[in-house]
Amino acid sequence: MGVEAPSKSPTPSFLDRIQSESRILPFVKYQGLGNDFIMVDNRDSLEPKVSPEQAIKLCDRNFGIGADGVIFVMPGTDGTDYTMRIFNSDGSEPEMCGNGVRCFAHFISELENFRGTRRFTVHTGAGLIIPEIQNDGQVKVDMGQPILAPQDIPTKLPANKGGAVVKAELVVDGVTWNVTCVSMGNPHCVTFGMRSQVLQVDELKLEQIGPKFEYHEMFPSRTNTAFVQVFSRSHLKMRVWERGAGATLACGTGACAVVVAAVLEGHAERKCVVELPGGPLQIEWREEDNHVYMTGPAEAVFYGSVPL
Ligand SMILES: N[C@H](CCC[C@H](N)C(=O)O)C(=O)O
Repeated sequence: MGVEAPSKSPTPSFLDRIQSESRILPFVKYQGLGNDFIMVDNRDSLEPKVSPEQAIKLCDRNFGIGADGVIFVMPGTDGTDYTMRIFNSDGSEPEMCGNGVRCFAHFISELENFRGTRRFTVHTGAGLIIPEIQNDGQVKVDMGQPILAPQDIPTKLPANKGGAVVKAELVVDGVTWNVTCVSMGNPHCVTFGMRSQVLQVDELKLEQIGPKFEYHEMFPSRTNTAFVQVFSRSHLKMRVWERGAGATLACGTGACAVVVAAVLEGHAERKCVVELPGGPLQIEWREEDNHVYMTGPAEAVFYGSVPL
């Protein structure tokens, strides 16, 4: 005797109920050297599908998905292929994200089923950014020109070398640091140490010192801060305390700012490997066009959907 088929249709599962009763946001989690992002397909609108308040919850590593930020792939602006917007894990919106734009390039290729090398024009808060997927899957990004005028960083520190802030003194919690300020569309304070002391970056207590730089009165829009050790004229090691995200494993715009600062302070050549806790980035501040180029990886980690 066969097993009786169920007499009534199965009751809707909890998943069916979630899908029908609330908005479900599909996402892909990506990371670039451990700097990780929730990637959202927002190609149908220039209005982010997630609010800054929702981004804070989604980025929480215990109560949410967990990430350093949320990145939106949006329709192009002024003739670009796409627009990128990003919310930091504290809900603030920065102008640009270097590791994020590498993830952005791979995410687009997935969405559009592109294969092989591919170059995109992306409108961002830092202007036109051009990521290109290489044959080996690494992404090379034209990050544009560094911005050095104090008022454009922005910083209240006065220019002291060729219209830039180079190896200037900044007192943080009673300690005098030497800093160089560079914007890659977003503000960066770069330090190689204090007046007399060379930095051992692995010994820094970032959680203590990072916020004191981030919220320093000399940075009206707050700042990202890079702490750098020079191994050679083409090999730098850095740790970073990011504006709006805290200590991260890597910062792409920060690595670009570090090479610019290292050249301005005379520590390095224009082409360097920048070693971050999450891995290395190849950075070049090209003399011919004054653009900074960054090359590094980006990988999908997992796929999911979340009720909003
Ligand atoms: N926290 C940064 C944005 C992300 C930058 C970083 N993750 C990168 O890879 O460039 C800011 O508020 O300027």
